[in-house]
Amino acid sequence: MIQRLALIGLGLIGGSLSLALKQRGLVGEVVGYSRQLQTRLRARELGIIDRPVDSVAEAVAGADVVFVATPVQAMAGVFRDMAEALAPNALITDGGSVKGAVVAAAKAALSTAQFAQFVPGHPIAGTERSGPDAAFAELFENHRIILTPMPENAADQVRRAEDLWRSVGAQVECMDVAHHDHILAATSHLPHVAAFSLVSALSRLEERYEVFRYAAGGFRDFSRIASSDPAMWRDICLTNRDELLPMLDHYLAELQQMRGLIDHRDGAGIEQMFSGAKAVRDALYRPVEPKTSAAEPASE
Ligand SMILES: NC(=O)C1=CN([C@@H]2O[C@H](COP(=O)(O)OP(=O)(O)OC[C@H]3O[C@@H](n4cnc5c(N)ncnc54)[C@H](O)[C@@H]3O)[C@@H](O)[C@H]2O)C=CC1
Ligand SMILES: O=C(O)C(=O)Cc1ccc(O)cc1
Repeated sequence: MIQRLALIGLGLIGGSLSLALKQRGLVGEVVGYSRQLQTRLRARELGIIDRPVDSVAEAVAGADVVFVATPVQAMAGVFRDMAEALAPNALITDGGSVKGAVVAAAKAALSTAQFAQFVPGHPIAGTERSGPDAAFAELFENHRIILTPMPENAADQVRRAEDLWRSVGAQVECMDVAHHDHILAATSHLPHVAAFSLVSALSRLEERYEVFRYAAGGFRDFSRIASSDPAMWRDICLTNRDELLPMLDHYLAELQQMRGLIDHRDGAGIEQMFSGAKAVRDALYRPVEPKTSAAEPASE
């Protein structure tokens, strides 16, 4: 049971964690700070926080758990602002999509003892929506949450962070910080860059109105994440630049190869590349088989 949760950043991720804890009766009071007063008031209206406050320091004072859920580049300032007011045994954790930059920011801003209280985390759950109105209590259920514990962390702080996420239905996995940023560059950051770039490219075509008018479900599926928050994704691209650039080059090489196959009318080559990708995609997301009883074999 958390006595007082300090929530810094009251959008989709922070708001959803608070709603999930509240729904289960696992938190006493939620004190919230977000940059804009309007967001703080809206978060209270939605039941995400009990008490809006005017600063990070006010929010963390007396809190036993501090959760930072701002865009990644805002976190350095948040850590600096909390340093004076943190309780000595508070668990500090975050939900940032990039971990190396966040760990470096925490190390620079916090004392050695405070840095040991910080267990970095990243929920692999989200949507393209943002702000407090996008938050919902079920967001983390049956989703992975990656923790990237550091050698400085005491085992019981890591256990508290694991328990926090398990208590809202998430599956916790631990990973090294650098490995996290490498893998997430591929599975999350590159696809978002690809989606934003595709929509941007099409929007520059002279015939864009017709192009979007006749877009089918495939375009809708592929482009959904281009509705994500631009500032959040700017921060992710800049803070994970070193991992993202090689992934982007790898993808560009694949696109170039595909361009060459089409240019050379290499049907076999095109089909081979598509078949390989289809096999991987099918294996990853197997459709659910319809249930049939032994007495009633499925009709052909
Ligand atoms: N959106 C998603 O699907 C996911 C996002 N994340 C990460 O979680 C974090 C939060 O993302 P969302 O909740 O989606 O964003 P959001 O835009 O919904 O919420 C962010 C909140 O932070 C506030 N904020 C911005 N700068 C601030 C500052 N300097 N001080 C205090 N508050 C500030 C904003 O006003 C807003 O209330 C980000 O680091 C993001 O990378 C992680 C997993 C999924
Ligand atoms: O909307 C989607 O499908 C996402 O991929 C959400 C998301 C965004 C950022 C993350 O760090 C993790 C998950």
